[in-house]
Parts: sequence; C-alpha cells; structure tokens
Amino acid sequence: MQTLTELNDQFGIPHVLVFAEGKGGLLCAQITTEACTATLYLQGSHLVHWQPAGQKPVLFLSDRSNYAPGKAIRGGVPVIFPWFGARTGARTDGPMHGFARTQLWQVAFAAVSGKDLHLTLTLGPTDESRGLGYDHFRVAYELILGSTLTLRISVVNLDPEEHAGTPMHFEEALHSYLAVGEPEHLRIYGLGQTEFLDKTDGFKRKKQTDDVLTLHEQTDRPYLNTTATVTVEDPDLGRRLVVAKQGSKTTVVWNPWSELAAKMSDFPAEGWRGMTCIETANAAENGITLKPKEAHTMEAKISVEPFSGSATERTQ
Ligand SMILES: O=P(O)(O)OC[C@H]1O[C@@H](O)[C@H](O)[C@@H](O)[C@@H]1O
Repeated sequence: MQTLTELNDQFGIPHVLVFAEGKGGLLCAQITTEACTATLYLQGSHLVHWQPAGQKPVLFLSDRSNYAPGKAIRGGVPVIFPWFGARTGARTDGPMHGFARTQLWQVAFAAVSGKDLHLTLTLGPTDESRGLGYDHFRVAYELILGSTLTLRISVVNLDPEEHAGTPMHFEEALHSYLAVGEPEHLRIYGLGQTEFLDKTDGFKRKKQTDDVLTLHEQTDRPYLNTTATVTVEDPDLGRRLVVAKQGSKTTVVWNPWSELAAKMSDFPAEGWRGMTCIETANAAENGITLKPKEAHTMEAKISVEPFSGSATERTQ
C-alpha cells in the first residue's frame, strides 16, 4: 500500500495535487487547478467531487455515504468492473457491481498539462479478485481534470498463455452521478430509437421512441448498442451536462426515486431529487471479451454548457 508520505513525495504537486486522509481515514487526492477543484479517493479510484471554475459541483455525492474500507462510496463516479449489477453467468458470487469500486488502487502518474491535471491509477489482481476468478488483468484509469472531465479506463488481459490462454469477459461502467435540479424537469437527449432493458420491469427489452426522455418514476435502464452522446438539459440549475463517450455501447440511466431512495441506508431520503446517473458502460450483451494480451479502452467526457431555456421549451 502506498503511504501518504510516499504518495506526496512521488506524485504530489504543490498547491495542485495533495494526498491527504479523507473521511473515515481513507486516502484521497485533493486537486486544485486553475480550471477546477476535485477530490478522488484511492479506494475504488473514486472521484467524489469535480467542480469546474465558476460552476456548481457537477457530481452528486450523498451526505450519508459510507467511507470505510471495503464499502462503496455513494455518489461521484464509482468505477464498475468486472461485472455490472449482480454477477451473472457460471459464477454468481462477489459484490454487486464488481470488486473494483472497493479495492485500493495504486497511483501511477500525475502531471499538469496546460490547465488540466492528468492522473492515472491502476488496479491489478488482489486476493479478493483471484478468489473471484480474476487473476490475469490490469486496469489503468486515466483522469483528465480541467474545465471538462475526461475519464478513460483501459483493461488488458494478461493471461501469460498467449495462444492457449483464457479469454477474459467483463462488464464495466463509469457510474457518474450527475448533480441536477428536480429530475422531473430534466430533458435527456440522445437515446431516441434506442432499445433498453427495463430493470424496474423484470429486465424487459423495450425501445424509447421519443427523442427526449423525461423522468417521472424510478428509472433503471441500460440502453444497449448506443454510442451516442447524451445531453441533460437542466432548467433548475441553468445548465446542460453533456456526456460524450468512446469505446462504450451501453448507457445506463438510473434514478432511484422516492421509494428506493428511502430503502437505501447511505442515501438521503430526498437525495433522488438532486441527482440522476448517466453511466458510460459496456454491460449485458455489450460486455467485452479480450483474448490474452488484448486490451480495450472506454472513455467518458463530461462537459458543462449554459442553458437558459425552460423545461418545456424544446422538443427535438
Ligand atoms: O446500490 P449500488 O450497488 O451502488 O447500485 C446502484 C444502481 O446502479 C445502477 O447502475 C443499476 O442499474 C441499479 O440497478 C443499481 O440499483
């Protein structure tokens, strides 16, 4: 495990990148650049805060979140790997949404380029992952923190047997919790004519026929086979959040709404009114299979634009 002293000696950048003890004694990186402020916990490589200069925070973070070894943080951008949701298939053991979000990641690189901080963390096999059957892999997670946020996750199958080795199958998600106004006022563009699994209705496969998605109840939808940029118009906060992506064919829209929120011990009862997740993912039939030595990269880019319209002004 990298100690605080080692982290600050090797990667610290005065006034820009400081490693410190965060909530629950967990190690975190505190970031202040000309363009933004941000906080990332090394457990889970979990970005919990990103705020471009002159903007309100872009990521929702639950004020009832756990901060403890082995427990997932609620909010920010959990890194989901190597399965999405409950594990399915030949083995069904292991935690919901995989082990990556509760493992301690290693800091591998930090540098300022222009107004952005580039930060890379890596995760390799651990006792827990080996016990769950993941022995030969490495994940690199590169964050570019500035006036926009770029999150890039690369996975390589390191099976030593190049030809006779085992293909590695996985799912992944950058589970971004967007901080928004009243969810019913949002207009979400980019998912028209796209099929999704409705997890609130027994995983039934359905199709969104409208160009714009509005939310009125608990929503839990992996949209499949889509590479589209998603735009969230938020009249309450007067901004448009744009989630663009590469190497991703699944987009998940999740809002627990009142009933599920009330059942979540780490979520404020009214928290669902200030968040909606737009997740950049490869899940279900879009899961990735890598031959030995193969790698795959998925990227999400989140940006903020001003928006002065009302919730009902635009129909695209
Ligand atoms: O409570 P967790 O494990 O962080 O998951 C939160 C939600 O994450 C979403 O991505 C899933 O589609 C939902 O089904 C799930 O409830």
